[in-house]
Amino acid sequence: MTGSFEERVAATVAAVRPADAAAMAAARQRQARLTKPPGSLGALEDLSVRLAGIAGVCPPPLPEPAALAIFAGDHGVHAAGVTPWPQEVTGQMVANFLAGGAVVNAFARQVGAAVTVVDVGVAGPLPAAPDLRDLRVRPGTGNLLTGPAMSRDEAVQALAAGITVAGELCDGGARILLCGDMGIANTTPSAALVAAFTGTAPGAVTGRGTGVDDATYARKVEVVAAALARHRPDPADPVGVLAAVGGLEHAALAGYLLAAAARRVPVVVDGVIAAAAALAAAALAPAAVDAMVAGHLSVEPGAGVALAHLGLAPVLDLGLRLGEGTGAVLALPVVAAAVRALREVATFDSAGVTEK
Ligand SMILES: Cc1cc2ncn([C@H]3O[C@H](COP(=O)(O)O)[C@@H](O)[C@H]3O)c2cc1C
Ligand SMILES: O=C(O)c1cccnc1
Repeated sequence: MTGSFEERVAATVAAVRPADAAAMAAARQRQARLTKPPGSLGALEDLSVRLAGIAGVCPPPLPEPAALAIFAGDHGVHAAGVTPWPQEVTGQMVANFLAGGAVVNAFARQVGAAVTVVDVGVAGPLPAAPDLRDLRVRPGTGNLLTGPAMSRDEAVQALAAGITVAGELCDGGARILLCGDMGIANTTPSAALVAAFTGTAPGAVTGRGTGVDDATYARKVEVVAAALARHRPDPADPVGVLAAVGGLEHAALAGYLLAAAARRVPVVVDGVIAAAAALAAAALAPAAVDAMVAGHLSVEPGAGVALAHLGLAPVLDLGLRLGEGTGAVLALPVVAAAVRALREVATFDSAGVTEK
């Protein structure tokens, strides 16, 4: 690893290129020649075209093997009473991920995705574990209600942590990356990020997270509104927005998304935390969106606002509101099937099937 964190982020941003138009045109043409009525694969056809654009070749490679990184961090805004769950659940769930006992572990086994857990900012001590990637920037953010969540340098360091992890997974052979998060209270900074990057009112992007009651929900909206009023985050300064109202896992996820795009590897976005990070990544490098696949539409309202802003259509809509990468992992077989259609289905000419 060479260069400062800042240089590594700048180099990654500079390496992001838009989707390849020729490969996309070839994929569209090929979809029209496959032995099926044109358009009959609906959204899978668009997905296959996008994947050809990311890879720069038609047909694109199979997205195998798949690797999920779960970025974990804690949040100073927990002190404002925005979630009923104690902060130590973040670290306890990290241990659960490492033991293979969380929902996302079960789903990852179903689809054959490897799971990596990354500590970018858990507040308490974690047991040393060979499978835990320790890239902790600081033990939790500051309370965004009373000051910045972190310094600009810390945001850049967290971005670089995400870049490092994406690079390691791709160098290890991953052909598709999946996003995951763990951080009690993190739907609050997610709402603040979505509001800041899209200019949407706090009430329209704040949700009930783990399932907060009416009083907590009202406080959450007030916290998001007060944070925006205090910091006045400028969407033209994405690092400043992340530092003021984001989280360490959000910044790391943004770096991870940028690095996937820079390497022309597709990356599946999960729920509202990853979608908020995707807004930051897109603000740093607009073409990074071309490498992103929206795995699902989270119940959390900020997720839909963020995906609409990015122009991404979610693959699944299952009423999920968990995070961890569960929605990204579940979307993987659909993404792979879209690629298989382009790679494996016969054309009218090759199969000798008569056209209408
Ligand atoms: C046991 C448990 C497992 C989780 N897995 C993901 N989350 C999700 O819920 C948290 C965000 O919701 P809020 O902002 O309301 O705290 C994050 O940790 C997110 O990953 C979980 C939450 C809990 C309690
Ligand atoms: O959208 C998500 O991923 C989400 C929603 C609620 C709680 N945690 C995560």
